[in-house]
Amino acid sequence: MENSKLSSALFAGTHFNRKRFSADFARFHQGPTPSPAALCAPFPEKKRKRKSGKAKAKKNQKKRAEAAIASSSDAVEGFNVFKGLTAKNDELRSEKVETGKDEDSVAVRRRKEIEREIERAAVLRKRFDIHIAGQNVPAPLESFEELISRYGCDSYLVGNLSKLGFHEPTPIQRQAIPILLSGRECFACAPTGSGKTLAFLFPLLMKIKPGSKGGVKAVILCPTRELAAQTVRECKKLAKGRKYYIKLMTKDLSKSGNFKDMHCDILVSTPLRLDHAVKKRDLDLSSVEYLVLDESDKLFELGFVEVIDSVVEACSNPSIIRSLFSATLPDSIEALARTIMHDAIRIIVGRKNSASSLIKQKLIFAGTERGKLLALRQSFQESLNPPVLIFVQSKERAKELYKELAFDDVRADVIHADLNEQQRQDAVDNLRAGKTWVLIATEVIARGMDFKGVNCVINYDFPESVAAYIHRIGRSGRAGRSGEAITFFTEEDKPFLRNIANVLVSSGCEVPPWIMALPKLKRKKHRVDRDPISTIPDED
Ligand SMILES: Nc1ncnc2c1ncn2[C@@H]1O[C@H](COP(=O)(O)OP(=O)(O)OP(=O)(O)O)[C@@H](O)[C@H]1O
Repeated sequence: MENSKLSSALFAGTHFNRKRFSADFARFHQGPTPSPAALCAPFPEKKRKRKSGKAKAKKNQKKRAEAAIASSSDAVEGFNVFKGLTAKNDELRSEKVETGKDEDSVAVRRRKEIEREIERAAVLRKRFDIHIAGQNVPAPLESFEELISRYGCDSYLVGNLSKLGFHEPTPIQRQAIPILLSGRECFACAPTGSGKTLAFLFPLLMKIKPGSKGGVKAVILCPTRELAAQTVRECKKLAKGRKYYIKLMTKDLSKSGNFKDMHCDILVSTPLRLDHAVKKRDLDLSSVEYLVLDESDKLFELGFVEVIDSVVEACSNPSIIRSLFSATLPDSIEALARTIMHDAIRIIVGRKNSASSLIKQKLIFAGTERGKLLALRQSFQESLNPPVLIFVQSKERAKELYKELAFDDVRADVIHADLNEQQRQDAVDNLRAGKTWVLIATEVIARGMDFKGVNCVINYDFPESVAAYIHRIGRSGRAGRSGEAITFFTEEDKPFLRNIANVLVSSGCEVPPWIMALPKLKRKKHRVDRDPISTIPDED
């Protein structure tokens, strides 16, 4: 997909190029027509006047104060890609235009207050390892209660948070919630299991009036059905006590829904189902005010981009607020997002594209395919600490491994794309309920699925990318709990080993020096044709 097509759709109605359309602008503009240069300048040019010596000294003093404020905000933000002045500083500048004594003292007091606010925000960001890029970024939340005092949130919503046991916002929630509440677009990257779902759901619930009239108000796109279903469940929990219409786009709804009469405040869907409903069932998305792309890098992957583009185009409300969330934000997606979103703020919690620091990661050399099966059995004999998730690279291999483990004394189940929706949901529910100890899975549940208690993730087959690795192992070590991740590798996986090893090192896990001496593979994907999983010896 061309960037231009996507960007044209995302840009629609949000940006007015004053330079290019200066003639049209002039037609609607009262008073003298400004020059194109002036139209593009961040601030209008001020008329210069001759100043007396006293006035000059006063001006210099003000200039020094302004410089001090500007440099202090730049220094504390640290990660400032878009150099610019904060809204607070803009406010200060306009106040400085005042001249009278009283106004001066009011301006000084206000300036001090603003300086304190800037400093407080910077201290909070530093404490929670929040890095932002963008202009006029709202301060992070100190607590959930601030949602009531600062944003007038209904206390029942905050009450729901404490009922769910959420007493403190996580770092991504501290920063993303005020950004979305301020009507700003954002793209956010925060570790797996760090509460991104609540970070985008809560502002929607605060902003949207329950009991929809006039069409769908928010759309959340997820890459898999399981994740979409989970997001609906989370949303309903947060909204308990108010009559929001929160809908999951099921297969039936997508194929035969009567969308004209449908009440829906928040609609959660996979891209294909939503696109189908828009094109074949005339689902109207023109009233959508919020569009969230969860696991955004996955959504932008080849195969999905065209569909995303079409959905984005259908959400034609010019004042729509879009946001992108993921635990991995590759440079290419970030660059694309930066060109297509309007005045968006970037939020990174911790280090970009890194694994959760709560997970103890290990790499194990298993030599061959048969070696992997032996290593798995041995590790189960030594210690099996359920629930355990085992990832393999294809549904065929998932079935093969399931057959092998069926002979062992392990309560195992399997989930892959060949199962129907109910079977997939049952597999997930059984693991959650402790009925199964080990769930063998493909990439289907690698992203976003929240299994709070997963103690260990085993990458039976080496992951095909760094992002896949981060998301797979991120099924453990969630919501502040610790977890373990074991990754088997064979001779065939060695060329890609160093890429994964870097993730271990950056989260403080040990890696043998010989692995770190391997060359880094430039290629982003690694997929190996593997021998079938079987204990029956080959004929040769
Ligand atoms: N403020 C909070 N305090 C305690 N627990 C929380 C808080 N916010 C969310 N959680 C819990 O943390 C867990 C992980 O949250 P969530 O699924 O949103 O993570 P995520 O960042 O989206 O992860 P992933 O990148 O894997 O999708 C959930 O069980 C959720 O209920």
